[in-house]
Amino acid sequence: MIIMAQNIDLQGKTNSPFLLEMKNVTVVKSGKKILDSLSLSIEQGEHVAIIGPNGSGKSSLIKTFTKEYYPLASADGLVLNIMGKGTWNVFELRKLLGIVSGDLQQTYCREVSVLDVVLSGFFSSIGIYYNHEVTPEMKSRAWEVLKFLEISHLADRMMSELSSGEARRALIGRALVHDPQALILDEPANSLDLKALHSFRECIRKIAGLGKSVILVTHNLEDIIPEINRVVLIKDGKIFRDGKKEEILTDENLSELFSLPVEVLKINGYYTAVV
Ligand SMILES: Nc1ncnc2c1ncn2[C@@H]1O[C@H](COP(=O)(O)OP(=O)(O)OP(=O)(O)O)[C@@H](O)[C@H]1O
Repeated sequence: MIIMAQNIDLQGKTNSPFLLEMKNVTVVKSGKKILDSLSLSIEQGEHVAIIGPNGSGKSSLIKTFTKEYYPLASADGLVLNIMGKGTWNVFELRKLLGIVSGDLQQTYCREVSVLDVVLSGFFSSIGIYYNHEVTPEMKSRAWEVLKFLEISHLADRMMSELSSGEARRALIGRALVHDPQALILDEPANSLDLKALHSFRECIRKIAGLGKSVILVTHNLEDIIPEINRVVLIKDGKIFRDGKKEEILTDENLSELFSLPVEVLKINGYYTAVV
């Protein structure tokens, strides 16, 4: 089944071959450089894993991408283009970038039905309110997404009652409902048990097969689905390594990244790190 947005205006879509172009991006918070002259380009449709230890700057990189954090001007020439454009209405931008993070899941631990969670993606809101005009096209699209994610049976359930895996899927539905150019997953598999992890990965693989970029931010190699073939390692706010998965995920690189001896194993197309 191919999911397509129905007559929904996606302002600002461009034809740039690049999803993201960053050059000389430095972000300072509380007087500390949390991204340090970082340069990174990601093409439309490319699947990338961004890996780094706690505090290395992964989430800050995503927040800069989604215009939550702003970089400093650079003498070497700052570039921060998203889908070919430097200036964005952040609400439009966030609809084109489907974002699923642990922070978002925290905000949804309350009485909102799964259907409303998915519909709220049209309004970039947390739930549906009286001022939101939900059209029949939006409802039909929301049901299409629920079906695609195999969670139609959860439509009337409250988020507060769901397991972590089910809630994560509902949030993916919220991200997908607007037919985004990319799905950005920040630590998506945290707190999932083995079965939930397996079905979550299968779900992301299905989305990767739709031709949308999947950008996965994690410190767990196990989260890297086989469709991701580029890995970016980030350390101390800088790009430490960037390249083909097989060339980047080595004992040497991972040991240096995490500052301890690490052995990388590959099993059935997935990677794991042993310390
Ligand atoms: N708004 C902020 N104010 C102050 N410091 C910040 C802010 N945002 C991030 N930082 C700091 O920047 C550094 C990088 O944080 P970031 O959340 O990007 O790391 P991360 O790689 O995503 O870590 P984790 O894997 O633990 O989520 C950390 O030292 C963090 O404390």
